[in-house]
Amino acid sequence: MAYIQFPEDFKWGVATAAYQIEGAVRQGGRGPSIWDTFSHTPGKVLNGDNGDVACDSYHRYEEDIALMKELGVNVYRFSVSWPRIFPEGTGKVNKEGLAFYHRMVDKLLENGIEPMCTLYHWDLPQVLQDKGGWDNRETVEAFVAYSELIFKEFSGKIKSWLTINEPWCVSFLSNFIGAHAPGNQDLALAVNISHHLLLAHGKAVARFRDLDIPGKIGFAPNVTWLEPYSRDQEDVEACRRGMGWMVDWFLDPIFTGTYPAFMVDWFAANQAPLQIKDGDMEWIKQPVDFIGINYYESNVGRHNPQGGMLEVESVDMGYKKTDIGWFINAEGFYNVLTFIADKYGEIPIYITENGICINDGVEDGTVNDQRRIDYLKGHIAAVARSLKSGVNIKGYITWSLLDNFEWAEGYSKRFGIVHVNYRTLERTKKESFFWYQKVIGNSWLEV
Ligand SMILES: CO[C@H](O)c1c[n+]2c([nH]1)[C@H](O)[C@@H](O)[C@H](O)[C@H]2CO
Repeated sequence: MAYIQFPEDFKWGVATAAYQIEGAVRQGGRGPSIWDTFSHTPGKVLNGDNGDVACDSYHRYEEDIALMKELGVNVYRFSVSWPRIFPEGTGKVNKEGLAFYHRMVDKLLENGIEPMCTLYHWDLPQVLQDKGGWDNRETVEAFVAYSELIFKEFSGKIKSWLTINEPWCVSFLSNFIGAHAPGNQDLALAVNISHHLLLAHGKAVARFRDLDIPGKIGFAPNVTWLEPYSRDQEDVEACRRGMGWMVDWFLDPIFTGTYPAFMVDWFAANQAPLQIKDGDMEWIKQPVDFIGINYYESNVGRHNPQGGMLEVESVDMGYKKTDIGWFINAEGFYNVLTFIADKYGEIPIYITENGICINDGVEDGTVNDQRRIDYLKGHIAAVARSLKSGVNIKGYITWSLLDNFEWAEGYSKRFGIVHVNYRTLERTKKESFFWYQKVIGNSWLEV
C-alpha cells in the first residue's frame, strides 16, 4: 500500500453554515433572513422544508464541537448569521447573538480547534432585501459595517476570515437562475449584484487592514472544471464561458482589477451590461491573504445554441453521479486547481468545501457510506497531486460535519460525515467520519 504524506503544517477541517445548522431562527434576538422568507414560501424548497430547527446547533454546538474534537480537526469553518447580529441588517446590535458566537468560539479554542469565520453565507437580513438587497449599493456599506463589528468583537479569537461564500451562487444562482433566495430571474440584476458583492468583499478587506486585525482574510468562490467535448473552437469557447462566469468573473477583478473581457462582452450581448462606478475596481482589488476554493463536480461541455444563456450544455460521459445528480470526477478538481494556480499564481489556497451528497441512512447504529469514502479519497488524492504540482494548498475542509438544510433541496440531500436524525436531532458518526479521522490523524492518504 502506498501513502501520500501531507505537509507538516497542512490543516484539516470541517465546514458548516449558520442557516443550514443553527435553527433557533426566532430565538436569541435573531431577525429574519431572506432564507426564512424563501423557505416559508410554498414551492421554493423541496417538501416545504425550512431552517427553523435544522440541526439545532444553536443549542447543540457543544455536542458538535465534541464530535470535531474526536475527529481530530484543527480547523472549523462556520458562518456568522448576519441577522443574528443585526436583526434589522444595520443599526441596533443584538448582544445575545454576539454572546452565542463568543460561547461557540471559546469552546472551539478550548478544544484546540481554529475557528475560520465566513461573514456571509447567504442569509441576508430580510430588512435589507426589502430595500433592494445586494442590488442596492447601501447593502455594500451595511456589509462593511457588519464585518467591522465582527472583526473588532472577535479580534484575536478568530484569525481566519472569509468575506463572502460563493458570490456566483449569491448573484447568478439566486438572481438569474432563481433557484436560491431571493429567487429572481434577471441576468442584468445578477451581473449588477455580482459587482456589488465584489465591492463589498474589497471594502471589507480594506476595513480589516485599516483596523489592523490580526490574522488573514480571503473569500470562497465556488469553482468547476468544464472539459471541452471536442477540440472544436465552439466547444472550447462554450466551456470557457461555463467556467468564466464562475471562476474568472470573481477572481480576475480581485487579482487584476479587471473583469474578463470575454464575459463582459457576452453579458453585454445578452442585455446585461456591467456597470462600474469610478474607484470600484480599486476597492475590489485589495490583496487577499488566501482564497477558499469550493469544489464538488466537473463536467464535459459542448456548444449548444439552445444551451441557455451561455450556449453550453453538459454531456453525459457515463461518470458516476452523486445522490444530488452531480458528476463525480476528481480529475476535474486537479485541473481547476492547477488552472487557478497557473492563472493567479502562488496565492495560498484552502479547500474550504469539498464533499458529496450520499443519502445512506442509519443501519445497526452506523451509516456505511462507502461511496462518500471513495469520493473523499479520490478528491483528497487530487489535492495531493495538485500540491505535488506546486499548487500552494494549505488545508482541506470537507463539506460537511453534519447532514444539514441543503437549501432548495431541504433535508432530502445529505452531505455530512455525521448523520442527523431530523426528528430526534440525534447525531450518528458515519463510516466516513472514522475514515476521515484516520486521514487527519496521520495527515496521510493510503492510495
Ligand atoms: C455547486 O456546488 C457549490 O459549489 C456548492 C455546494 N455547496 C455549496 N456550494 C454551499 O456553500 C453549501 O452551503 C452547500 O450546502 C454545499 C452542498 O451543496
